[in-house]
Amino acid sequence: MPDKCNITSPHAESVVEAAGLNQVLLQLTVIDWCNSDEFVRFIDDIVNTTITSLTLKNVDIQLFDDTFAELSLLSPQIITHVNQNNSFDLSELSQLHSDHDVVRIIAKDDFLKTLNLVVPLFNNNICIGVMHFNGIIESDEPAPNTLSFCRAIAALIQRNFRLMDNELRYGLSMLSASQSQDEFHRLAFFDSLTGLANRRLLNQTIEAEYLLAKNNDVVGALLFIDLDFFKAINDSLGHAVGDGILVEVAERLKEIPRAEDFIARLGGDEFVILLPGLSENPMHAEQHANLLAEQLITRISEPYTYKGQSLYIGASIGVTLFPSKGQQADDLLQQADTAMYQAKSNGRKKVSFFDITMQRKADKRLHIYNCLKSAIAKNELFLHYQPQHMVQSGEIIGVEALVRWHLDGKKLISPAEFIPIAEETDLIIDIGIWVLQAACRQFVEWQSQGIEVPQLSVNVSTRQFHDQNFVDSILMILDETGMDPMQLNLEITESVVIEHAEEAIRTMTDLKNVGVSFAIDDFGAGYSSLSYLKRLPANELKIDRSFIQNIPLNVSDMAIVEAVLAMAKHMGFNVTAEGVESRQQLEFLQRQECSFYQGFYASKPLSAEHLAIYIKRLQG
Ligand SMILES: Nc1nc2c(ncn2[C@@H]2O[C@@H]3COP(=O)(O)O[C@H]4[C@@H](O)[C@H](n5cnc6c(=O)[nH]c(N)nc65)O[C@@H]4COP(=O)(O)O[C@H]3[C@H]2O)c(=O)[nH]1
Repeated sequence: MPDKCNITSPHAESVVEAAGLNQVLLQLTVIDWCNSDEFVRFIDDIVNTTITSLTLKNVDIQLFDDTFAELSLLSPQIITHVNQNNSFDLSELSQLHSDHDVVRIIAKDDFLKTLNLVVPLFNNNICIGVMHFNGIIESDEPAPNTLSFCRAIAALIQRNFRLMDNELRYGLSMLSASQSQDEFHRLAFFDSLTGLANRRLLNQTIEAEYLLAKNNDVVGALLFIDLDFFKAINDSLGHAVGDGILVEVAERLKEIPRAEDFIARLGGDEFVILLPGLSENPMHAEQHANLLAEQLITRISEPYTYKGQSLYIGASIGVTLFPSKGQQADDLLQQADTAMYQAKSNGRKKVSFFDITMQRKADKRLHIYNCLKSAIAKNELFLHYQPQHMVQSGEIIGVEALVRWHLDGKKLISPAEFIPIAEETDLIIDIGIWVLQAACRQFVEWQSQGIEVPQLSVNVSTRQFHDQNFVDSILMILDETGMDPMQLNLEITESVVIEHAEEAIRTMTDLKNVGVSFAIDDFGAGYSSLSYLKRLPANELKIDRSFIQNIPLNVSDMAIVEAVLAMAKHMGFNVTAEGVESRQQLEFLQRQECSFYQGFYASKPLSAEHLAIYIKRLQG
């Protein structure tokens, strides 16, 4: 990948001037014109930001369809957007919604020299289009700064669209039209990192193979492979190491299947293998696919060497067989993905075959997701609060806010079920903000009623924590509600830190500086990396309920709790034991000098009104 230059907009302008450019033809070649509002907005953003960033005198645009074929005639709808000077009002781009809208607006002047910068555009690691910058160079000689100009544009796009390093790759070329087509073909059908087929080519292949399998009465399989623990390596050791591992995984995948099997990378750490014509007998086909999947997991799990150090990842594989009743070719990826999700929930490094119960679960998840989306809009979520106490004295030290929701207006559904669904999308950010606002407002309201609650704890999900507006949104909520930051405690899980350690520490420090404190939730249930732990600006560990619930029957759980308490004491953390349900459990914690506890033994989570009564009763 070429060097990246970190330049600012004014610098970009001077580079543009120095390159002797005053006119730029911007060509967008769209591979998957998804016809969605989101996609149109994405393109719109690119165009508008490019224009404002570069302050060019003249910008024209060409929008191609995905074949580079003969450009079709302008549709009347488009022509109305072209003014007399043959230039195109880019703000009108958002008007183009149709699959086959192909726009070609030709600048009036003949070009003397054209500088062609090809910028493939990646969104979530999927190449969704190619952007060409054609700078028209008016002098005879291309200016020496043209290279800087191209890099400046690439850097601008990268920065302005907040693409991750590995999501934007750019090439610089003075390509002839035919070379451009080759380049385009490569970008359109193959993954630029691993050289494997991309999603587009995979979709075409699935369709063809599905038809063949149906016509010839043979059974094939589609394997959806998702790497385990890849993200942690990518984030901690950097994208270059991550990319190296992906290339190596691609090589290992190539070793195993038969010549006729088809391997693709979907983007990120997701790969697919299509195994056509395994057998006429579905059971044999299933056995074969299972064997191959197991072999793949073993091979992928072998160590990767980086600077003399061994790195380990794994893989979870979901499989679907085809053809089957009621199935269409374009169901395959979704089915195998659903099965992969199941394999992950079964504990990683597992193979799982798609079946109809899985489909039902997936449908239920989708139903929950859709209902949840409208529940937020309709303000149907509400909060309960669970008291937290000192282990020794029983004094109240705070409350934990826990979100509640009645699915379909009836059944109360556990946040343990709907929060993970919300976490898969940005929905969790809306929920998180709502919870924080509502909880802080309630806390201040209690104070105004003379109900003294020392501290408010609020759960923050991983995705919410890593949202770029997270710190600002907390500060805004504190300001808006009048909540004292010293009384706000945010509960995060270890995965927040493991996946993006440096960034997480920075975010926590920013908030700690204004008085907000942190607790590490579900401690012991995840990775429990002590090296991260000692660097965290957190005050408290919460021992996961699973270690408390079997006390005093389970001796090893008791030993774990003792060890965590000893370690926490040594490292200066307070400890809250979660899920205390019995007197014996509380007495054990008293003997072990645990600081705080919460659980049904003291109280279940309560509505705001009941919590007020609970506290009044305690305070006599
Ligand atoms: N069996 C038993 N359970 C006990 C006992 N004491 C407390 N619990 C339950 O344990 C969970 C404690 O919350 P958590 O570990 O943060 O675990 C929470 C948290 O991870 C998540 N969650 C809840 N509310 C929110 C929220 O507002 N935002 C986010 N991001 N996550 C939330 O959902 C999880 C489950 O929440 P809940 O269903 O409310 O379940 C709560 C609580 O009702 C006990 O003695 N016995």
